[in-house]
Amino acid sequence: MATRVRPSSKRCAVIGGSGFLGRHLVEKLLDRGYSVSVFDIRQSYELPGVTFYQGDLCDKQALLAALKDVSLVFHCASPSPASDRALFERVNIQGTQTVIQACIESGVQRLVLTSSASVVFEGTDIKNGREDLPYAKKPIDYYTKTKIEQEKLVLKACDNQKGFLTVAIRPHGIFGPRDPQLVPILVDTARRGKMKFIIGDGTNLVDFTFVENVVHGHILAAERLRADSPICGKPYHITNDEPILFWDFMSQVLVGLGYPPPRYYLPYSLVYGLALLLWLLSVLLSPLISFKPTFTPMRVALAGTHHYYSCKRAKEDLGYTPVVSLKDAIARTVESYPHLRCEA
Ligand SMILES: NC(=O)C1=CN([C@@H]2O[C@H](COP(=O)(O)OP(=O)(O)OC[C@H]3O[C@@H](n4cnc5c(N)ncnc54)[C@H](O)[C@@H]3O)[C@@H](O)[C@H]2O)C=CC1
Ligand SMILES: CC(C)CCC[C@@H](C)[C@H]1CC[C@H]2C3=C(CC[C@]12C)[C@@]1(C)CCC(=O)C[C@@H]1CC3
Repeated sequence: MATRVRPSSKRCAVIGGSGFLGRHLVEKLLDRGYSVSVFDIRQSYELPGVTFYQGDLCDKQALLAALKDVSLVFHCASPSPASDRALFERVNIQGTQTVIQACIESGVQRLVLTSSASVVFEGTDIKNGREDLPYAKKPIDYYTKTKIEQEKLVLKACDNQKGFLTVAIRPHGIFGPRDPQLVPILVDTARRGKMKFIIGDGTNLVDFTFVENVVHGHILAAERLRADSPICGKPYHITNDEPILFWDFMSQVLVGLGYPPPRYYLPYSLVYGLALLLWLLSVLLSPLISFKPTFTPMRVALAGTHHYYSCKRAKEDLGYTPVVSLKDAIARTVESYPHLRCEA
């Protein structure tokens, strides 16, 4: 009788491993002695110890090839934030179903999903939010809508009897070296002279999470995910556990890179209304001209409300504490973008 070889517990795959978070995760896994397969629609680097599989996660056959002899899978792939509804639905919902099926068929035992704390955010204040907050009934965009469905699918698939265990990590506002979003968008906005204004009264607290802390949370979850462990099938907030005033964070990054901080206050409802109007215009005029407003309703909501989350559950169940403080994280991030410094 042929015996099935039990995959090594130090062999893992990172779906979305070419991305910002994915690559940091791959680097830390290698440090910890894992051998890593990266599955991604693009290959963005080469590293000793990493095998790349280029493919679309909606393609089960392509996934099966990458998951051979793998016991642990991290799923941190997602379309870029500017994608349309159809792509979010195809990749985050249908694609995640395919990932689950491929994991089960290949004998993968543990699946760690990168979800988002935004799955409970509806554009209004969240202070010290816990994981038992209900999913947003009115998510702020299609990205968030499909992240909710994705998280539900992964957590529901957790099956102790069948030996397929799942957990979801919900980070918030990830930043750090090589991030293609937060700092580059901020600098671009500053260079176009649009970072002069504080939206609202500037007192809203938000979580920004250094990428190495997010990686740490993922690895702790993976290593604690065992049969009958209390973490099976649950979501965990992972943040820096140091909520900061949104506009202080933006100012520290801007000043660190040599740009002036925003100084003039604008009422939140006025800016939100204008952002909605601009968004509506961009949709109505899209057959004639294409323009992407900087201040989207989603960004204005994120910039003008409180949204910070409790990591108590992660501390208790995963033994999580951030490994890099916000002060050091901001300094290291600023240093890592010499090309984005103000030239004047
Ligand atoms: N950046 C942030 O502030 C936050 C991100 N997240 C989540 O973290 C995860 C990683 O995000 P980032 O690293 O910032 O994004 P990223 O865009 O840098 O990385 C995503 C990766 O997924 C890959 N990908 C996209 N579609 C694919 C497909 N069909 N098949 C295979 N690969 C595909 C991309 O090529 C890319 O390499 C995502 O799930 C995102 O939703 C959650 C909270 C906050
Ligand atoms: C133009 C300025 C008002 C804002 C510039 C900074 C923003 C680009 C970022 C501030 C908060 C960030 C954030 C995300 C993306 C980048 C920001 C909007 C996410 C939407 C990324 C995906 C998630 O899962 C949630 C994040 C919340 C915070």
